[in-house]
Amino acid sequence: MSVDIRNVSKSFRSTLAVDDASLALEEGSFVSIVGPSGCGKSTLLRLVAGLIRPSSGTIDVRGVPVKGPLRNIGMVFQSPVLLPWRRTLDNILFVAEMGGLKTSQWRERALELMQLAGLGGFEASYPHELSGGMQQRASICRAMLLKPPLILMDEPFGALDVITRERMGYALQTLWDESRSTVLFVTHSITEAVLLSDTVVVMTPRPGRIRDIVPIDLPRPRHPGTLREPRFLELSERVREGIEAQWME
Ligand SMILES: Nc1ncnc2c1ncn2[C@@H]1O[C@H](COP(=O)(O)OP(=O)(O)OP(=O)(O)O)[C@@H](O)[C@H]1O
Repeated sequence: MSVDIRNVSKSFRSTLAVDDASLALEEGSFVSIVGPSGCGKSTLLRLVAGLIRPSSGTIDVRGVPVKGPLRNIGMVFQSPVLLPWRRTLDNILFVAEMGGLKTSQWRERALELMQLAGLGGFEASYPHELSGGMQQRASICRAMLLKPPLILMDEPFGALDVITRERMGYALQTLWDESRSTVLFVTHSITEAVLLSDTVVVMTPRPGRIRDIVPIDLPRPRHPGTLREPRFLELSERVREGIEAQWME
């Protein structure tokens, strides 16, 4: 789903959270937003989801202005928010149930996604029997189950350790490759952003402005060796420069 953010600002009383942001997401692309805490990343995501309205500017999704909460999108948050009393497979199928769909028709896809996410064999486990990383993979499977054309992810790996995070990145890449949904992904990690994305957007601290938009031309699929490629290091450096330049202003 293409997304077109044009001159969007958002104020909360006296706080200007997002200032004149413009950004276009091509259909099927993976776009990350990086920036310091409080720079308005989550606000931008909520604006795109239609959960809040911009103070000025416009957001179009597939050419249609966003006027209220978008249906048919996937969302993944920092904590997995799984229902503790439901088994993992049933947690993933929950979105089909909520959408009034027959879960039996989505079961095979749910099992396939679990397999791709490395969760094969855990279909009948309850969330508390899974590690944090596994729970988050389950919540990503849930967000992808109905093949939503747009998925918004707000620091989905923020609560995980660095090693698990990196592995999660590859799992996400595999899942995304299967669905090719448009993804808007918020992260604090430059490495994660460059590794996963087609485009990295660098935001400034409050008021949140878009400082740099960096196209990532690394071949896919990306793998652990990608992190050692000179081009990866060059691109990470460019993103880092965008962030560090703000400290000197
Ligand atoms: N509902 C709200 N009411 C008032 N102020 C808000 C509200 N939501 C966000 N803000 C303010 O807007 C600014 C941006 O917040 P936002 O959560 O978008 O930042 P962020 O970049 O996602 O931060 P973090 O990385 O810490 O999650 C902050 O100063 C925050 O206090």
